[in-house]
Amino acid sequence: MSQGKPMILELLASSVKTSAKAGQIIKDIMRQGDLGIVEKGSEPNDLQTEADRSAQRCIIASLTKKFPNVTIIGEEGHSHRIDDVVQDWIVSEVDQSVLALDCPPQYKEVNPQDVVVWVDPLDGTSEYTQGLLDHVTVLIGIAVQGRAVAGVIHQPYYGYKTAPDTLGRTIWGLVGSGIGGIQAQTPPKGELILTTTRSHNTALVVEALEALKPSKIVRVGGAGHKALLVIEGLCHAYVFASNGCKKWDTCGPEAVLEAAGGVFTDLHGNHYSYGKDVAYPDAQGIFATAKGVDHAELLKKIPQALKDAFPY
Ligand SMILES: Nc1ncnc2c1ncn2[C@@H]1O[C@H](COP(=O)(O)O)[C@@H](OP(=O)(O)O)[C@H]1O
Ligand SMILES: [Mg+2]
Ligand SMILES: [Mg+2]
Ligand SMILES: [Mg+2]
Repeated sequence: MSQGKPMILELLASSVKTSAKAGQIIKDIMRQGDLGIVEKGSEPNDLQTEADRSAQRCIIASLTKKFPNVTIIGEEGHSHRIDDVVQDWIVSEVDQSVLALDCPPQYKEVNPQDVVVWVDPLDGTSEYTQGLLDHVTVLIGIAVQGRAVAGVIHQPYYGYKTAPDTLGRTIWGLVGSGIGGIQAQTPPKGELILTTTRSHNTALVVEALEALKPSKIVRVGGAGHKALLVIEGLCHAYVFASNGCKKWDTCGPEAVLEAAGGVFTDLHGNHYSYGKDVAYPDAQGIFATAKGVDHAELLKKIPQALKDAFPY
């Protein structure tokens, strides 16, 4: 570890480099062509591929090796073995621009026991299997005392349609410090562009969107991808009236969006808790707004009866 740097900066700087390695693994597996798809549960479109499994092993092994006292929870199971992971997948590099940040005072002395890292090794698995590759992201969220405070959204296929050899892009955020990798933008005034799921639609999801009377709805895959659309000001809000997302889907996106000046809550306007003992589902839905959007005003347009359906 770098001498004297706050642990949260070390963890974020390692997560940035590790997410990019996970992105390379995801692309290698797609190139090799054998995705090894498994249906995870009874829900439709809940798939796991060799890319989800391998990317998770890379991330968990890399972070466990460097931060053995931090709790790490990944979407694809609980193995934290390092000894059987390909050496090349264990990332030791750190992002220097993150290490050079002026750490917000409240995170300078963080106890590792209070930190939980939430890992979604491949967000947008349905879209990955369908060839909608720019919907795919790698998500790493860092929570301190239950709050999402830092995160990484790596988009391995960003720009691949015009540049097939793209290395993608990596966006990181630290609440109180800002974001890197892109500039946060305010969405256009006089419109209301919403983003939501394309593969996990339900009647309640539609009802919540219609209540907001949007000028446009952008249906794309991945919680990370949708958060990026909001951070970049291409959409005003990410609205998902469903309990389908889990803590690994939202911890990273919440931290990055909030570091970018947006607000990321459930349908009641409350922040999720990301401590190690919480239930995994985001049972109160998602309501996330861009920088410059009045989150509380927009949330008032969702009927109370619909909000009362959550959690279900
Ligand atoms: N009903 C549901 N069941 C299982 N996973 C769901 C879900 N609704 C959303 N998700 C998960 O939440 C993430 C974003 O969903 P969506 O693309 O539909 O907006 C995806 O993560 P993963 O691809 O990492 O599993 C997706 O699988
Ligand atoms: Mg999944
Ligand atoms: Mg996900
Ligand atoms: Mg996933």
